[in-house]
Formats: sequence, C-alpha cells, structure tokens
Amino acid sequence: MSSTASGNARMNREKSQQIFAKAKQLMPGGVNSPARAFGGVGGDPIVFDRAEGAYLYDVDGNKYIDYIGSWGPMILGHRHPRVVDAVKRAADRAFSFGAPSVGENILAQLIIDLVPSIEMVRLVNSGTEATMSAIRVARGFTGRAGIVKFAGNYHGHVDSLLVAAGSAAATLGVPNSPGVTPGTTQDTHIGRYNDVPHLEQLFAQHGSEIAAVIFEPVVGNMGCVIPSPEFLRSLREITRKHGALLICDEVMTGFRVSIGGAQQLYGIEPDLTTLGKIVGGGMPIGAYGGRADVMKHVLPAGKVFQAGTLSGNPIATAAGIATLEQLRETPPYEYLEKISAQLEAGLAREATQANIPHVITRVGSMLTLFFSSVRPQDWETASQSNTARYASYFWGLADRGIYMPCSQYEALFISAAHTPEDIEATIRSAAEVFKTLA
Ligand SMILES: Cc1ncc(COP(=O)(O)O)c(C=O)c1O
Ligand SMILES: NCC(=O)CCC(=O)O
Repeated sequence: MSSTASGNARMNREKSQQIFAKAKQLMPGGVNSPARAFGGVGGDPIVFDRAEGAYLYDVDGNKYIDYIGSWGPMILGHRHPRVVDAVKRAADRAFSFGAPSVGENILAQLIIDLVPSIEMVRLVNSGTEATMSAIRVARGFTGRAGIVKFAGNYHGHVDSLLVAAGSAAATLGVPNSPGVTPGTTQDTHIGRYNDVPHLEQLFAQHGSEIAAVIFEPVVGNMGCVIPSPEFLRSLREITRKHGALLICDEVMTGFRVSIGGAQQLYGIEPDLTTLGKIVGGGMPIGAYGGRADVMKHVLPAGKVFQAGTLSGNPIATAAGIATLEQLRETPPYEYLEKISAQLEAGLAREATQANIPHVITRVGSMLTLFFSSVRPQDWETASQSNTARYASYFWGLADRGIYMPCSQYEALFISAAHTPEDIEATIRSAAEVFKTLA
C-alpha cells in the first residue's frame, strides 16, 4: 500500500477537505498559525472536532492517537476532569476582570514554587509575549542592545528573534521572515547550538554589547535536540563573565521534562525563564520570571513597559492552576519516562528491522525520529534529515490513526493519558509504515 502526500483510501476525510478548502479562502493558507499547515508533509491539514485523553477525533469521525498535544500543553491529556471542572467554575464567575484577581496569586505562587530560578513572575498571553518581554527586560536591565540566539531555536514570532528560526519558519523555508527589518535584527547574533568555541568567539567580539543569551534548554523546534553538559555550563559561565543575562526559554520544556523544567533536570541557573504551553493547561497563557532584582525593573515596579488587556485572565489561570496542581500532587513523570522509553525502543527496533537509517532523540516525553544517520546536535546536522521520507512516514501513520507532528522539525509529545497499549499500537503501525519506506 502506498501513502501519498494527501493520505490514501484507508480513511475518509471528505468533510475535512471541504472545510479546509473554505478555510483557505478565509484565512492565509487556511490556518491561524503556519506550524499546522502541513507544509512539511504536503496535503491538506486534518480538521478536528473534539479531543479526549490521548485521542483526537476529526470532523469525519476518524480517531487518532495524538502525539502533538496541541504542540505541548496537554501533558495531562485532553479534557482532564480537574482542568475541565476548574474552567467551568471560573467561567461561572467571570470571563475577564482587567483588574487583580486571586487566581493570579495562586498561579504565580505555583510557578515560583515549582521553577527553581523564578523569584518573581509576570503572566502574559503566549510564549511569544513571554520571550519578547524577557528580551526587553534584559535590555532595560543591562542597558545593552545585543542578544544571542541559536540557529534552529524558535522563540515565537518576536521580530528580533525571527532570525535563523526553527519550527514552522524552518519547515516552510523562511528562517528570516520578510517584514522583519534589518534595523530590528542588527543586534541579534546567531550562535550554533552545542558549539562552545563559537559562543566564546561571539562573546570575544561582542561581549560588552550583549544583554542576553536566549536558548531552548532542550530544543523541540528543529526536532528534539539535546544540549551537551559543556554547552549548558559554558552558557552560564560566559554570560556571567560578560555581565549578560541568561534567558532559558522553557515554553516547551517547562513542567514537561520535569516538574521544574529543564533547569531542574540539568541544574541550569538562568537569570530569566520564559514559560507557555503547559502553564496554561491548554488555555492561552505565557509567563516570564526570574531574579527579583531583574523583574523589579518591569513597570510599574520599574520602568520597562509591558502590558496586556487579558493578562492574568481568570479562566486561563484556572486551567493553569488545575494543571500545575495535578502535576504536583500526582507527578506523571516516572510514568511518562516509562512509556516514552517504550516508544523509543519500539520505533528503533522496527526502523532497524526495516533497514531505515534513523536516529531517535528523546528527553522524557519529548521525542523525534530523524530519518538520518547523523545524530543532530545543531541546525546544520538536524537539517540533514530526509524530510521527504518523514512526510511519507507522517501520512502512513495518519492513515492508521496516529497523529504525529506534521514536520520533521517538531518534537512529538506524549501525555499521561497515553496507555502502554496506545504506544504498542503506534509501534505496530510504524512497523508497517517503515516497510513501505525502504
Ligand atoms: C521554545 C518556544 N518558545 C516560544 C514559543 C512561542 O510560543 P507561542 O506559540 O505560545 O507564542 C514556542 C512555541 O511556539 C516555543 O516552542
Ligand atoms: N513548535 C512550534 C510550536 O509549538 C508552534 C505551534 C503553532 O504555532 O501552532
């Protein structure tokens, strides 16, 4: 059986295709964010109707095991009863105050308690707002303009960070977006992930102008790429030595790779941390926080402007609180490690059996199968993967009811709602698909 770029006869997706055809007339590319446009795998995106636990249901009634979890937030699975209940109760009280509310204190306290380096935090509405604001605070605090980011890392669609960007920017071939002016990016220096000598060189040349280094502590946006201990150590040492701040972008890894994020897992001590995704339990929230002496520069405690009509929204904070409390009271991390290792081992075994060159990278419940013989450590090596083969793999699995990320350059996510049987079913389907790829 052959899988084409738009799937095959195994599944009827007629309604999905009709709805997406209409969407293309209404929204650019038919989507509200390019990561979901299937540009990396071809064919039409699948239109969804509902989700429950580890499963997605499309508008044609097809069921899928979900490995994107809304690109990370759904670590408890979809519609966890505790989160649903919290959101319903919040909606009964108010949709938005535009004024202080008690939920903000509870969520802020949870974040401060759980994320080791955060002493003070501000809630925003997305990961993009979090990284944009953290960069501004770092610049305001240090009085410097320069920032360092790494090729293939993605920090949302902040103008100054849309340079050599990962995720959909890499998938769709626009790592440097039109509309971002040279003036906006002239202070952005591009590092190579895991390359300590190159980082030293950047600081030797520009050290006194650099306000901050921002990085993904486990990259998810060029596929899953794992940091070396030397790289993490040198990030901290070099920034400290040159008076620059270290911004750990934990939008994806926060509450995911451990309850305290990658900084807890690896013992990183950033000055500022950015959060998103899980912190809102599937509702739109982001947060940035860190050293109190730095955060006290944010208006109105200090002078660095940052604001938001819906920031601290009571329904979104309720979802975030319920999610973080559930993670704290019933930590799923051991279970996630077990079933994620099961998936890794099964995929590796079947790919090897089918003679498919591959490398699997994984940290906890973040995983990528690269169709490559080179272990990815940076964008240069990650981008050597056979993306055409990934596209066939994606559709082969989609047609068997397994929904993987629609790009080689996105990590997959496993949730606490996935069962060992879901994982085994995924491995069995992957085994079938690998045989069609050779
Ligand atoms: C590491 C990282 N930072 C920032 C963002 C931006 O977050 P958002 O899409 O919520 O703006 C994302 C994901 O999109 C991300 O993966
Ligand atoms: N890893 C990339 C994202 O999480 C972005 C999702 C989106 O923009 O829909």
